[in-house]
Amino acid sequence: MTEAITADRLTIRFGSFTAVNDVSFAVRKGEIFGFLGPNGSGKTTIIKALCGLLKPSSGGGTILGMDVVKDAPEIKRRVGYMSQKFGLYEDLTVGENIAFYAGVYGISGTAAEQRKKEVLDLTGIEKYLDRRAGQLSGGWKQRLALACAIIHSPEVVFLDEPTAGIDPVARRALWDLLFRLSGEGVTFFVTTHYMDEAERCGRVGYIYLSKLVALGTVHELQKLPEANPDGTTRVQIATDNASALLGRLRQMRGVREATIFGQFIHALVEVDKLEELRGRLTEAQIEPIVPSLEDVFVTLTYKIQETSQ
Ligand SMILES: Nc1ncnc2c1ncn2[C@@H]1O[C@H](COP(=O)(O)OP(=O)(O)OP(=O)(O)O)[C@@H](O)[C@H]1O
Repeated sequence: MTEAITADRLTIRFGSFTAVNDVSFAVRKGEIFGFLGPNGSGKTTIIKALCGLLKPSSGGGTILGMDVVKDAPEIKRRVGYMSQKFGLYEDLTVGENIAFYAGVYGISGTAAEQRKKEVLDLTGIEKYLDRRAGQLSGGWKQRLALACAIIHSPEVVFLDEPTAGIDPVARRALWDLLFRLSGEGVTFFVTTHYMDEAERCGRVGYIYLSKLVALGTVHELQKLPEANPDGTTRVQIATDNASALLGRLRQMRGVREATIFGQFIHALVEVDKLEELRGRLTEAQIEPIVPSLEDVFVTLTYKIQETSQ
């Protein structure tokens, strides 16, 4: 069995509201799978169902071959889950938090000491061992939360927006850690709103309005026909003042989307209007580009909104 996580037509309803609608996917062992989608699209609810914390209304899933409903108690023991709220005890020290989670997973004595040392080494948090969790910075709290989530050496780890609100250096440190663990065979399911993080993942799923609307490698998603509508081309526009040009550009015929990326504008333009655009923007350099992941998701979202109107 090479699949660590599967969802099979997973559907979760809260009363008459469908939070997760017929979602299917599979994550291979050792993969880092990125999961994206707007707020409220159903990401956390899927994680909870896969961790055995929430019973699906229909459909189901597996973790390491175990059924998420029938084997929920075993799954809870075997997976690591770092929720958005981290689940740390702010009044306890770093060492006490780790010891507490070791106890929760039934690890004691020399095994607990050994494992504690390993996660301290791995996360580099040993220097704060005696500091209360509540007094750590966001980046260190997040590393402590990860240490607690993996204290029982889980083969599958769910991380729900693990890097929200932390600085780029701390984010990179966390990703280095994930790559290291994935190299050792640990499977990660990571939700994020950061496109650069999604691009680090082996494969990415995009959920919108409770449905999985795209799934694949970044390269595959960039080539999706839905993200590259017939008769359009994606261009990068270099100009001295991108902000000033953006408003004008959005009014021009044949420009379907335009947004600023650093010093450039990315635009989705109708092919037969491209020459006209070049003629009107003589001061700008216009070059064809492949869509960024953000371009892909924005275009997909617009398309779904259009077709559901
Ligand atoms: N226990 C619950 N009862 C009722 N509705 C719920 C419950 N849990 C979640 N929801 C709703 O289900 C939807 C999906 O929520 P979920 O937390 O899974 O979204 P998300 O994609 O993780 O969002 P975010 O990016 O903001 O974390 C939301 O509309 C939420 O309000």
